[in-house]
Order: sequence, then C-alpha cells, then structure tokens
Amino acid sequence: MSSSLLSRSGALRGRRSTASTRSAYVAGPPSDPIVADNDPKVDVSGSDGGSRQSPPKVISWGLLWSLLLRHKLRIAVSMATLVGCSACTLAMPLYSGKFFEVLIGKTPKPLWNVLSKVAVLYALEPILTIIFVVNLNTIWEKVMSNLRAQLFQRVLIQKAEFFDRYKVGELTALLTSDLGSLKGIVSDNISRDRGFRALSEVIGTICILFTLSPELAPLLGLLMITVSVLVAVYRRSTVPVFKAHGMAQASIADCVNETFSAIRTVRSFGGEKRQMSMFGSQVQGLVNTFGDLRGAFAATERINSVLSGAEIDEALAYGLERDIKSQEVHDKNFGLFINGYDINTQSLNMHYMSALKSTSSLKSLAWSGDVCLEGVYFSYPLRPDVEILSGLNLTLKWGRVTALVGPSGAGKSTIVQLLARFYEPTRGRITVAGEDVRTFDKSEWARVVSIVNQEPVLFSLSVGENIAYGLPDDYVSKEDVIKAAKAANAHDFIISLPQGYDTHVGERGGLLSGGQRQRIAIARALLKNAPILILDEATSALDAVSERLVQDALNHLMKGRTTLVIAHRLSTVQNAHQIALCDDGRITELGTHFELLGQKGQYAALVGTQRLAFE
Ligand SMILES: Nc1ncnc2c1ncn2[C@@H]1O[C@H](COP(=O)(O)OP(=O)(O)OP(=O)(O)O)[C@@H](O)[C@H]1O
Repeated sequence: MSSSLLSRSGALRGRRSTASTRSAYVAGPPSDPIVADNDPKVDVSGSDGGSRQSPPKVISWGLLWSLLLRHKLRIAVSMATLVGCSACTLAMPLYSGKFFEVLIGKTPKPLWNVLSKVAVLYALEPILTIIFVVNLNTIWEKVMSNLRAQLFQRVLIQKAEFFDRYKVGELTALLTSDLGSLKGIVSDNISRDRGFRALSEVIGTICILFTLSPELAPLLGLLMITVSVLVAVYRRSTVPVFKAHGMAQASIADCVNETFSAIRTVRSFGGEKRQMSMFGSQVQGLVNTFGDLRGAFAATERINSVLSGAEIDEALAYGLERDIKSQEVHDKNFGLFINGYDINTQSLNMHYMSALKSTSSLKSLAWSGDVCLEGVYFSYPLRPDVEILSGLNLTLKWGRVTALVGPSGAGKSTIVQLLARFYEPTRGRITVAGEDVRTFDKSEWARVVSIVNQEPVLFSLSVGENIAYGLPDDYVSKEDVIKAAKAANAHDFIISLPQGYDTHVGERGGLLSGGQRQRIAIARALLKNAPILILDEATSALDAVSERLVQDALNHLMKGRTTLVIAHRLSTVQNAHQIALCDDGRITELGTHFELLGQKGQYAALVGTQRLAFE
C-alpha cells in the first residue's frame, strides 16, 4: 500500500455506502458472443444470471472414476491378484487341516501331494500380495498426482478476493494434509488385515459358508453385514470431527507461517509471548489416532467446500488453459494439468472463448495508445457496501509519466489493482487505445503491464533466475539477463555476490538488501519490456544512496512507457508529465506540478505542508 506525498496530512476518509453491484462480465450463452468490437457489453445487473454454471467440484466420484479408468490394465491385474491372494489366505486353513488329516492317517493320500499344495499356497500368497500392493499404490499415486495438479490449478485461477478470504496456511493445508488423508484411503487399506483384503476375505468366507452349511450361511452373512453397516454409520458420524481436525491443522499451519515469516516484526515488538499464546490457543492434537476413511471424507468435503464457490477468474482461466494446451506438447510438466482437465471446466470457459477478441493486437495497442479509466466505480468484494472509487476518470497518456497522489486510503493502490486487473471495476471501464481491456484475456494483459512496488517479491531461486522470471515462458539467455541487470544498476553488486548470477537469494529474497531486491525487480521488469509500467512507492523503503541507484534504474525503465507512479517524494512527483490528485474516490485535481501549484488547491496546500516539514 502506498503512503503518498500528500498522505502525511490526509486523514483516512470515510466512504459512502452503496448497494453492492457485482458485475458479471460475460453473461451470454456460448452461441451468443456478446462482447462486440466497439461496445463491450458489460452486465451490471448484479446478477450472475442463470447462464453461468457453478464450477464443478474439484474432487468428485465421477472425476476419481475417470482418473482410475486410465489405468484399466493395472486395475485388472490388481483385482486378479486380490482375488488370488485372498483365495490363498482362505484356502490355507483348509489345506493345513487336510495335511494334518493325512499326517495322522485319517485321509489316505500321499503326503507330498498335500504338502506341495500347502507350500504353493504359502509361496503364492506373498507374491500375489506384493503385486497387488505395488499395482494399487502405483495407480493411486498417479491419480493423486493428477488431483494435486488439478487442485493447484483451481486455486491458482481463483479471483483475487479468494486470496483475501483464505490465508496461505489454509490453502497450503488443502494441498498437503487434506490431500494426504485422501491418499491414505488406499495406502492405509492395502495391508493384509484391512480394507480391500478384509472385504474380499469376508466375501470369500460367506461363499465358503454357503458351501459348508447352506442353512447357517444366510444367518451368519446377515450378522456380518449388520456389523459392517453399524461400523460404517459410526464412521460417517465422526466425519465432522475430522473436518474440525483438518481446520485446526490449517489454522496451526497458518499461525506458524505467519509467526515465522514475520519473525523480525515479532522480535522488534517483543511479541514472542503473544505468538506462543496464540499458538497454544489452537485446537491441538484432536483425535490424532484415527487415520482412515473418515479423515479422507472430511478432507474431501473441506477441499470441495473451499473451492466450490463460483470464484474462478474465468478471464484468467481461459488464457491459462489455452497457453498450457499449446505448451503441453513441449513440456511434460503440464501433462498432469491437461490430463485431469474435465469437460465441465472446459465448457465453463466456452462463453469466454467466444467473447474474447484476438489478442495478437494487444501489445501494439498498448505500445501506441492511452490507458483510460472511464467512470470507474469499485468496491472490494469482501466489503461490497464500501465504495472505494466513485466514478473515477483518469487518462494515462501514452509514453508519458502520470503521478498519482492523495491522502492515505484515497484509493491509489486500488487503482493499481484495477489496472493490473486483479479486480474488475464494479461499473465503468478501463480502456487501452479505446478498447475495453476486458476484451482481452488476463494472461495476455499481464504481459503488457509491469508493476514494481515497495516490497518486490523475489522467488527462492538464483539472482539470474529471478531476473529471467520477467519472461517466465521464454528461454532467456544469460546475455539478456546481464543486459537487464546493467540497465537496472544491479550488475556490479550481483558480480560481487559469492556465486554471481547463480547466488541464491533466499526465501522471498531475504539474503539481499532492500535496494538490491528492488534493482533485481527493476531488471526483471526491464526484461519483461511491457508498454505499461506501474511504480507503486518503488523507492519509498530505501535509504538515500539506494534510492539514487534505484531512481536512476527507474528513469531508464520509464523511458517510452505509459507510466503511473505513486510516490511520496516530491522530486519523483514534480517531474511527472501530469499529476493527478485522488480524493474521495475521484480525481479532484489534474495538471503539471506548476499548474497545480498555481491552482492553489489541495495539492498546493499539501506540497506547502511538506516543504514546511523539511524547513
Ligand atoms: N483487499 C481489500 N479488501 C477490502 N478493502 C480494502 C482492500 N484493500 C484496500 N482496502 C480498503 O480500500 C481503501 C483504499 O485503500 P488503498 O490501499 O487503495 O489506499 P491508498 O490511497 O493506496 O492508501 P495509502 O496511501 O495509505 O497506501 C482503504 O479504506 C482500504 O482499507
């Protein structure tokens, strides 16, 4: 979040309440492309309409079945070996009995005959068991890999508000512990005395009972079935307990995550005791001993309940789907996502495919035209009754720098989020060279916008890999990485690192200084070479020396790009081609530094205040 030049004197403004109007972008059926060339029709009725399907459950019996069916041969082998080893187990006592009858002379048969049968049974049973276990495990591992990939993809394509709602720990738990208990369904049930083996042996026993005593068999069979049903009912009734257990685990993970990732803040406030008390208050160790189907059912329910809401960002999902489909041929890693993709999800994106324009022209439009926010209204989905932007108009002139200033909480960072299309306006539109940006899919849009903010996130990779992340889908040569690093004033410090460009930057870039991280982020943005650039307080966290180095790099980066700068330093703001003052959800003053000073309005007053503060 930014704290602008003018924010020092600005108080947090109250916001008008408004009726929430969520817009469904494309509400028409697939056969009716409703995004016209010059007039993208945006449904602002607030209804998602009957034409929108709710997304399919991530984990359903149908999906599991279809994934299992991909391994028909292995399943056949597993079934055959299951029957074989169960038959061996059931036959063992029969033949052992016969062996003793021969031994004591009750049955006149050659001993070797019976003995060889017993030996074959004892040798065959473990062999068949191993084949059964290995096969079933392999099948389930493959099914789980597919499910995990599906789940990861489904989380990745959710709308931004989904990530406002759920914490990282909860999402991590879905992919780790919850999916782990689903995995346990099979791996915990392939041992000799449980699950599949036990079931097949019960069936075998009932068959034997029928051959031995047809009169008693129905009675005993009924007894066995009654006991099984009672056990199943008991297990079902404890599913909520397991669901609570999973949630407790997620919240523990979240507490751990939050504490350790903010360890410096915790230390600086002496907050260890508070964190310990928070950790102690989680529901610890609830029913840890149950580790079977109940946990798995609860986990599946939890995964589906988190992800079943209609929150998929379709404008993103469509582009992603198209990209990985074209890339799948070259990159095996995408196989998992494509294989698991079911027909329901595809049809979900169909109306998008029919509505979106060809994206090939987007780059050239963005390199040649203005970016305009036209009558933009916006409320965050989690606070729909608080209007943050109220009919905001702003033109970012092509190739020019626009500085955005305003009191704290005025909505400057919100404008950035809308320009990045993390959220869509509730009303109004954003255009590039006159075209509504919603006519382009989001992965295309991401390629034309670069954002450098106050706390750039680096990945736990090498310096070189982090810079190359600017073009994540392309092969980037080392020369190009070095060229970008030089332009970003980063080359000199990079070559002085222990392994130069191969130096690992640590988790979130923690092994580098703030200024170094920032320059790597700028090198990454330079490599990306996007026509639209957003600098959200990019230099505010730096000391004077780092700021000068970073500012030089930024000046290089801004050249020829349509740039929006949010900054709190006067020097950055006054050199902009135009300055926009955002207040109360609108742009209230617009002009150059001197024009606005001449107007003697809010900008002039606040600049005066800042000057006074320095004097
Ligand atoms: N994800 C969110 N969900 C709900 N409300 C939010 C969210 N992000 C920001 N807000 C609210 O939106 C309003 C505008 O915030 P924004 O960050 O855009 O202000 P800003 O002008 O950038 O402020 P500052 O200069 O202090 O960073 C604030 O009242 C804030 O509480």
